[in-house]
Amino acid sequence: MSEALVTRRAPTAPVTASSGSTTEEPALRLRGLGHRYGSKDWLFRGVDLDVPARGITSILGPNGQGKSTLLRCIAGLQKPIEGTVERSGRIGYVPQATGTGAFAYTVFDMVLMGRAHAVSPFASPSRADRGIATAALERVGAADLADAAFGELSGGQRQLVLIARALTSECRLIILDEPVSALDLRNQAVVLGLLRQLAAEGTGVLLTTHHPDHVLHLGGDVVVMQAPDDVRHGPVSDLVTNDVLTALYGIGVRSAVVDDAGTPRTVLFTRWEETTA
Ligand SMILES: Nc1ncnc2c1ncn2[C@@H]1O[C@H](COP(=O)(O)OP(=O)(O)OP(=O)(O)O)[C@@H](O)[C@H]1O
Repeated sequence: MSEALVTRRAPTAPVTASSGSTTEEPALRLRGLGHRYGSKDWLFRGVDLDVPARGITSILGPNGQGKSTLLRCIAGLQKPIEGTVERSGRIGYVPQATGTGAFAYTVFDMVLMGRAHAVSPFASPSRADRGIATAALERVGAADLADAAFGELSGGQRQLVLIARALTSECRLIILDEPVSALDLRNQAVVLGLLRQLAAEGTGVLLTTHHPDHVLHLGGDVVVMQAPDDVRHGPVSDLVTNDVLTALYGIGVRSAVVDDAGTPRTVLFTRWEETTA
């Protein structure tokens, strides 16, 4: 196995994702990125990271480690205290579906907002814009919700609609904050399948998750946020290991290979009794 790459202020060349093309300009270039809220401790510091415009990059880290903050800095919604974020191409941001925003819209109108970049001020969305929005809703399996009030949806339904809105923007990189956290098992599979499909079609995917098994399934690269000055980046096969996960979450994590109808499949399980400080 190759050595995992470290994103901390690379002394020489910046880290480039291993699974993406190294010649194509990255969709995101973070340099020396650091953030803390007020006088609280740093959440992360000195992060150098290139995210490719193709492939999947997942971010793992315990609760409160700063994953959402990092995504908000990347999306331009939070100004970092230190460092820079260079974006190349449009970014679609899918927040966690837990907030209470301006929910007086229908689902279709929410999704249509993803076309804002393509619609001139004071103009109405075109028939083509509406078609793109309809296709995005169909793609996430939520076409039947088009006329519903967004504010009356369940958390999982909102999550699907917010993903459809990002797809409607036809972004180069889609960034998702815990995209399956409110979804049932089937819809988790729908969204994970969609993310793999998007990556295969050439859209970059960057997401946070609390599911290392999903990261194994998605493949590509992973960013492991262990500590403010220990943010590692490398191939999933190098970093999603029993030892790394056990240290990351402070609980024993083991893997086993099972026979899944003739295909070997690695499954992770937690040793509930094995917690560490
Ligand atoms: N606007 C804010 N002002 C002050 N502190 C904040 C703000 N937003 C987040 N924090 C704090 O920053 C820390 C990191 O939060 P963040 O949501 O980025 O972590 P996370 O890794 O995404 O957590 P989780 O996995 O629980 O969603 C937390 O302690 C949180 O309370």
